Amino acid sequence: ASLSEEGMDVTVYSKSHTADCIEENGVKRCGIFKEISVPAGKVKVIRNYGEACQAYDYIIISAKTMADEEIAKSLDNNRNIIAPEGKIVIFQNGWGNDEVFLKYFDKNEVYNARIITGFERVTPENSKVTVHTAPILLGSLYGADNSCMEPLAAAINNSGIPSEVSADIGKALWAKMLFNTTLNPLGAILNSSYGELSESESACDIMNQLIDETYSVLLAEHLETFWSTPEEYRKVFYEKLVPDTYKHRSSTLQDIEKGQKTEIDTLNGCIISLARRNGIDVPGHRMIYKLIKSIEEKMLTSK
Ligand SMILES: NC(=O)C1=CN([C@@H]2O[C@H](COP(=O)(O)OP(=O)(O)OC[C@H]3O[C@@H](n4cnc5c(N)ncnc54)[C@H](OP(=O)(O)O)[C@@H]3O)[C@@H](O)[C@H]2O)C=CC1
Ligand SMILES: CC(C)(CO)C(=O)C(=O)O
Repeated sequence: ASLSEEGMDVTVYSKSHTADCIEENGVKRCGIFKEISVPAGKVKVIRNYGEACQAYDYIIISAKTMADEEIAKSLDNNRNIIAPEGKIVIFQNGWGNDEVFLKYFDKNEVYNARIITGFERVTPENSKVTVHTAPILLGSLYGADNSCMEPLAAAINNSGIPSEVSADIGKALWAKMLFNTTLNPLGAILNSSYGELSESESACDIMNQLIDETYSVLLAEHLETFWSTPEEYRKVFYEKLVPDTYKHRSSTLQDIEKGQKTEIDTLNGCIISLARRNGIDVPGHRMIYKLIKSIEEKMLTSK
């Protein structure tokens, strides 16, 4: 809705009922920031990649991370839908999502977005913006020219959601990893909003341990975020990030409530893999990961 409102020619790929809803009703954005309603027909819909009759400047990846392998393969098989200078832009939580796309595409073709704005789909074609704490950032993890991201950031920004290009997208993605891996699974396990977690002393002990462990992995991997110590991060976390998103129930909790698999593998699962390859232990992340996996197993076997 945001991009179409700003004059971009937008096509949505969907294999499900979402396609019918968008064709019939157009797309809408409601919630905080301005409300946008794009009439039926303005946003095109395709149900398979072969139906696309143009080449796109941006291919926005906004499915859950579990779909990435299938999407990357399909894009590779349908390269004609990507313009010669076109870019794949990953709008997902997690770290390492680009690796799946880099099996098929060059480093200068794959960009990342960091989003700390919350969206809920009220109906398949209507998204509600629920929380926001920092601009959507766009950039290359590999030092590729970021100027191609300017029109995309400008369109999102002009649609009312702050957005900018960032030369520090790696640091920004790790800031988001710290946020999601600390709050999301614990919120799902305890059925609590971010704010409720911060009010429990015991939950804070667990979150503080997770933050410490993530920092030990960052150090071992020579990766950086915006705060150089766990203490510095905790200050921003408890004083700014959690208050700004106080009532939010994590996407991990929402996935479990919907009876669907979570993105735990590209969140805490990724931290565990990075820790393992550096020979360090992250017992808090391991425990949290296993608890989410147990919940998923129970949920999927009782279906
Ligand atoms: N929601 C949020 O607040 C935020 C989400 N994110 C990240 O954005 C990503 C998407 O999350 P969210 O929008 O909540 O998820 P939703 O489940 O609402 O939407 C995911 C979309 O992916 C589509 N999809 C599923 N499988 C495929 C596939 N194989 N190929 C193409 N499209 C597919 C679905 O299409 P269909 O409708 O046809 O089933 C659906 O529209 C996640 O990585 C999440 O972490 C990041 C920050 C905030
Ligand atoms: C808080 C939010 C919506 C921020 O983007 C998020 O990342 C999540 O729930 O997983």
